[in-house]
Amino acid sequence: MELGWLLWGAAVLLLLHVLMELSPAVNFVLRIGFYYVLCIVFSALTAPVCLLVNGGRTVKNMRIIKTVVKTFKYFFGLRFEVKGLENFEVEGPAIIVSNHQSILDMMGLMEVLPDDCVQVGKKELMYAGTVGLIIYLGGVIFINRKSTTSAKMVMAEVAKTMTADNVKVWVYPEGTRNCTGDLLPFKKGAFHLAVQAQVPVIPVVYSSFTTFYNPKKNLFTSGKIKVEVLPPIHTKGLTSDDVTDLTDRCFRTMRETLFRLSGRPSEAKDSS
Ligand SMILES: CCCCCC/C=C\CCCCCCCCCC(=O)SCCNC(=O)CCNC(=O)[C@H](O)C(C)(C)COP(=O)(O)OP(=O)(O)OC[C@H]1O[C@@H](n2cnc3c(N)ncnc32)[C@H](O)[C@@H]1OP(=O)(O)O
Ligand SMILES: CCCCCCCC/C=C\CCCCCCCC(=O)OC[C@@H](O)COP(=O)(O)O
Repeated sequence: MELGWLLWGAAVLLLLHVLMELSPAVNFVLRIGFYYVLCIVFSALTAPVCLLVNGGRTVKNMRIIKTVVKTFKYFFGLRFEVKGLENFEVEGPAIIVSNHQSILDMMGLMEVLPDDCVQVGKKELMYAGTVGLIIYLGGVIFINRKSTTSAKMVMAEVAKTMTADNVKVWVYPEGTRNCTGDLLPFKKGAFHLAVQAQVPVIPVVYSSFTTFYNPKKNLFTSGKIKVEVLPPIHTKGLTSDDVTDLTDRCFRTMRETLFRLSGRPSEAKDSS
């Protein structure tokens, strides 16, 4: 009886392997599907641990979540090469801004995430089943992207509390996923937040995924991601009039870094 099941299991695995070899679409769907399954299952297993250890919604849960998510890269053959972690060592709170290419970014996020750092996320994520629960327990700040007024109110509240609670806030200033190998124009919320709280902005750049991940081409292989934490940009003394300049400066620096890390030096020259 057991041998029968074993043979069936082996046959299914063999079939999947052959299908993956033959069809890039099957390979892509299975690998991305596996990522979803990992996220859903490990969120369900990690949520009770977070509740038992820390009792509820708190940024301290991010340490537990980080430990779990950092193991995911081994399943997909992803390697991260991180530089500049010392740039996170600023005194007190800060706004961290980074490029956002895919849902796979959660692995890259956890690779470098400093302690006591919450992310800003779209409120729809709260309803993503067990993943929503774990994101809620981790203290993620939810914003409604369909209402500028309410998003701005939440961000203004964060500006007040981040100093009191001494937390860093991670924002994806492109506001959505973008896997083109370039940056979308930055939204200004993160920079308003930094100026309102008078805290530094720390840019983090991940090299382009396009060589190993492209949903349009059903591409998802193993790969190496270079990550660079850039020096903090200070905002002491800046006012709301300086937000546009601050945003542009940060955008230019991050775009140049993105092209350098992704081996596209010629385009960096075009980015004026
Ligand atoms: C254990 C296993 C687990 C496995 C799975 C889980 C893994 C990990 C779990 C934890 C990690 C979870 C992390 C989740 C990350 C999720 C990422 C996302 O969801 S990204 C999408 C959401 N984020 C953003 O959108 C952030 C960037 N957006 C902004 O900053 C925007 O500006 C805004 C959202 C604040 C407002 O956007 P919008 O309505 O589009 O309006 P704008 O055009 O941007 O602004 C209009 C004008 O208002 C000005 N403005 C903006 N903010 C402010 C402010 N705070 N104060 C004053 N004024 C503000 C802005 O400058 C515009 O004016 P203008 O004159 O045009 O300059
Ligand atoms: C009861 C409902 C069940 C729903 C189940 C859904 C399960 C989803 C499961 C796994 C997904 C793993 C994703 C990990 C978190 C990813 C965060 C993320 O990258 O969000 C995207 C957001 O930044 C930008 O969104 P858009 O590009 O604007 O869109």
